Amino acid sequence: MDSAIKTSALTKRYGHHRALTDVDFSVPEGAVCLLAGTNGAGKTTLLRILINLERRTTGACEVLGLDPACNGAAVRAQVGFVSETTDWGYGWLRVGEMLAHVASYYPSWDRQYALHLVQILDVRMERRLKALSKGQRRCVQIVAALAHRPQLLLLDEPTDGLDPLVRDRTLRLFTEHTADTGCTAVVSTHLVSEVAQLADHVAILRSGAMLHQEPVERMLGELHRLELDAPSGWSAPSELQTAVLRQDHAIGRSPTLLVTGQLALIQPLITKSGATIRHAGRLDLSEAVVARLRSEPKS
Ligand SMILES: Nc1ncnc2c1ncn2[C@@H]1O[C@H](COP(=O)(O)OP(=O)(O)OP(=O)(O)O)[C@@H](O)[C@H]1O
Repeated sequence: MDSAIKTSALTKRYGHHRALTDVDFSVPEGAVCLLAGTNGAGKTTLLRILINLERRTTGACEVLGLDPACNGAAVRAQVGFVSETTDWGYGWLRVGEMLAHVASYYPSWDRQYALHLVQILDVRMERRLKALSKGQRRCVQIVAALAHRPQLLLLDEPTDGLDPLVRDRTLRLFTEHTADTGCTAVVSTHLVSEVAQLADHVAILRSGAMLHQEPVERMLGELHRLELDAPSGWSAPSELQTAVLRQDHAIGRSPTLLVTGQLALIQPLITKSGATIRHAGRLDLSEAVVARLRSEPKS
């Protein structure tokens, strides 16, 4: 098995509304995949289908070699899940009682590691769940997701609600955890820059469709920001239209192009059009995700 997650033609309909349409999503074992996309793109729905908290309408799905629709409990036993919402119910329980309850489901629960996480995230075991703030509840969720050292982590907006200090600690925890355990992880977030150091794969959803999925290095290697020296009135030649994702040409300033493809092929076309490349730079992960989201027509 070389994919920890594999879906094909996965579709989810809520009544007449399609939340996911023919999604082929694949995450190699041991990869950390950023799941990015527009609001309402279907990220939460996809993660919930992977652990059978939602039923797919059609299509196929395999998680750690199992179909979650038939083996929901067996899949969830091997998955650490941080859900977007932090309300678990059971508000009357104390945090320590809740974690003991969660631990009882996982033979692999590592008490020492759980205590370490509790300390790092400053979780107060004696407090009742209903008395916790959103960020404090998020910290309890993170302890519950990591402490059984799952093979797969599914993290849905895992830093939402966390203060800057705890956010920093949490991101370091995720980095250490994935490096130490070699587990596979999918992190859905709008805060792309936060996971830039962590993610080695990226998948981008929009309007329920998978736009792109590829290793981060490949995506960043294909996108370039070009600052040009060009005669006034210059615009990108027609041969370049498919490569140009964006052209900025403020009055009095030289044009800047955002292009996708091999620079060795793009450069001669720019030279032929009468411009020269003054500087070629790479995009960071957030810029690259935005460029990809802008590059395709909306379905
Ligand atoms: N229980 C439901 N009933 C009806 N429609 C739903 C339900 N859950 C989700 N949807 C719809 O499915 C689509 C995908 O929602 P989802 O929460 O998966 O998106 P998302 O990518 O996680 O969004 P965001 O980034 O805004 O959190 C949205 O249009 C949403 O309104």
